[in-house]
Amino acid sequence: MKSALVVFPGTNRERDAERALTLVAGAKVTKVWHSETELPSQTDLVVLAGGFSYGDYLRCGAIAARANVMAAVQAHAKRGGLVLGICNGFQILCEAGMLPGVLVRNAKLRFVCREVRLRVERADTPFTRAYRKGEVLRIPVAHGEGNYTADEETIREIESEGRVAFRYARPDGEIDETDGPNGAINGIAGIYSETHNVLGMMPHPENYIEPAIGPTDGRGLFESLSSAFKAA
Ligand SMILES: NC(=O)CC[C@H](N)C(=O)O
Repeated sequence: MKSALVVFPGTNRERDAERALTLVAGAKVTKVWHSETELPSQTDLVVLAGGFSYGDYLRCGAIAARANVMAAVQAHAKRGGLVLGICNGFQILCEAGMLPGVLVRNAKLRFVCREVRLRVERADTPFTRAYRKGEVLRIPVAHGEGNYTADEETIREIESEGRVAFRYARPDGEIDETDGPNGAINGIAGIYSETHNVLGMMPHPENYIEPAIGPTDGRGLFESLSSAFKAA
């Protein structure tokens, strides 16, 4: 699997993403600077890593969404190519209009850096096939603007189309809307595009992949990508 890892000024999780992609998914990773207008040929997966692109000015991801490289990322997604946006990457995908809705400031107006529980809403996508539906994962978050919201009709649409990827949950799997890290509507932690080839999520699966460091619940996402790619 060939993966393009897009880097903007202020991205800071690209090494973590690269490590997970190579170590767990066995991907060949090429870093792509934001000013590029093309992706490396035969890119299978585009990853937008976490961080503070353009210092989070205006709104997280708003400036990065207008970078040169984003036209190529959009074209890749339109062709059915896989795109994964983690944290700031999710914010960029929303700001670019590739995913609906927006990430606004955390309800308690504080940066939250801690482990959360995530419920896997479906296990039949290229990003989640190594998990079980309803499985509860331990994954860390680190963000100030992770409060997912959208107008009522959009929320109805993404809910009825099965486009919620993960929700903040309690250990027993109950949705954690009030005690969640950021106040996201319906506990939404990640969503898919209409055709499920684009995933944006606030938590960082790339940071929970190595037993020497801690929990490894993030591995499933990278294992899923590698197995989906082999099957294709
Ligand atoms: N870890 C990250 O990607 C940070 C995301 C974003 N800059 C925020 O604080 O909301």
